[in-house]
Amino acid sequence: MIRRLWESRSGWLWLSLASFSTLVLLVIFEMRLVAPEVDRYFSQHDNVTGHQLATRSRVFVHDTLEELLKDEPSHEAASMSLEIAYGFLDIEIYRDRYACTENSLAVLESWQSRLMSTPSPQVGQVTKALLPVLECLTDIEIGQRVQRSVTVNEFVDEARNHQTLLLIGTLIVYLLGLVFWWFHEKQRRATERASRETLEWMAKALQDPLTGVGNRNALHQQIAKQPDEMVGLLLVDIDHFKPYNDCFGHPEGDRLLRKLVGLIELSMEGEARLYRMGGDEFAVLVSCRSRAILRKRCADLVDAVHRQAIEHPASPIGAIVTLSVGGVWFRPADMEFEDAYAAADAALYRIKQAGRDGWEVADPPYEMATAPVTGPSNVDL
Ligand SMILES: Nc1nc2c(ncn2[C@@H]2O[C@H](COP(=O)(O)OP(=O)(O)OP(=O)(O)O)[C@@H](O)[C@H]2O)c(=O)[nH]1
Repeated sequence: MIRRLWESRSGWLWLSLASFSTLVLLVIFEMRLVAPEVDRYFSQHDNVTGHQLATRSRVFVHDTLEELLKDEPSHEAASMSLEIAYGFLDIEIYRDRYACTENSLAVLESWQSRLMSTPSPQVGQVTKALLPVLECLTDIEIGQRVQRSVTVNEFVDEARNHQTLLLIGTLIVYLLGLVFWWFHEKQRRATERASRETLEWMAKALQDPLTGVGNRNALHQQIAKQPDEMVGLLLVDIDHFKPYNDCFGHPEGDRLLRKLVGLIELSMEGEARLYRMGGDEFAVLVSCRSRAILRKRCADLVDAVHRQAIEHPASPIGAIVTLSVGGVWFRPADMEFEDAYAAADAALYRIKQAGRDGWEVADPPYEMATAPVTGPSNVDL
């Protein structure tokens, strides 16, 4: 499972997002459901099972006694107070929890009617009858207060436990989210590194390490990318490079190869791509609208190297480094690359045979590299 997650590109990301979403849901759950429940719980307890109803009932029993103690008491008002006191005491919870409730209700009921029917009842008699009711109401008040604090304590404990669990749960989910995110980040970086390395490796596989230009494979790839474009392909070879190496040494030969790359790029005004085909031979690929333009590019290149006058005392054709260039102008979609290459190579061959230090762009029908040498080294533009 872990292995499958590691291999999947976005598995850890989804797990991380799921964790953070769970956190949001927890918060919403707490705010929307648990908090209103708490409010409702306390308000219910205050209104119904609290001590206020017993207190009110006791106030009305007191009112009855006060009324009866007046010089001219109203039996009707006293009876009504008892009726109201009865109403406040007649609560199911009181009946269930306090044994004195039933008796007290019976006393209130009986005196309510006796006050209306008896012309002048003895106040002492009424007081004596109502005293146990008052005691009962006081017991209920105290009992309900105690009950309420017990309930509140229980609730506080419950709430604290709930909060602790919630806190632990939240922390766990949060940490899990972070861990998943960390895995995702690690995986993303590993993937990025692997892709970068692959790209670097691929670039290296297409590059000549000495000069930094592309190699033969890179040339093939580039040709395949522009099948419909008219291009010029030039094969450039240093004349008598072997004696140059022999004269100055291999490292100096390397320097000349690198220098030549810079010179070719400059001469092509940055519009050409360079490839090293091996040894002292380079291929130049340049977009070209006509054969005449390609010819001019060849002439410019050979001249540019002349102008540099790079010392080559061992060259049998002069004291400076010179180039031989063979070219072909073609559209990759119309001509096989191998044929175009062979035509350019044949042109180069002809230049070499004609004494080097020159250029030729092949004209169709193309002759291949093995063809006999024809014409002068520098043809007209
Ligand atoms: N310095 C250096 N020399 C190289 C490198 N690769 C090949 N060479 C040398 O390049 C020389 C190429 O010589 P040849 O192909 O015989 O041609 P050339 O002497 O240039 O004669 P022509 O091309 O006929 O004018 C050989 O002596 C190789 O050793 C390289 O990477 N660095």
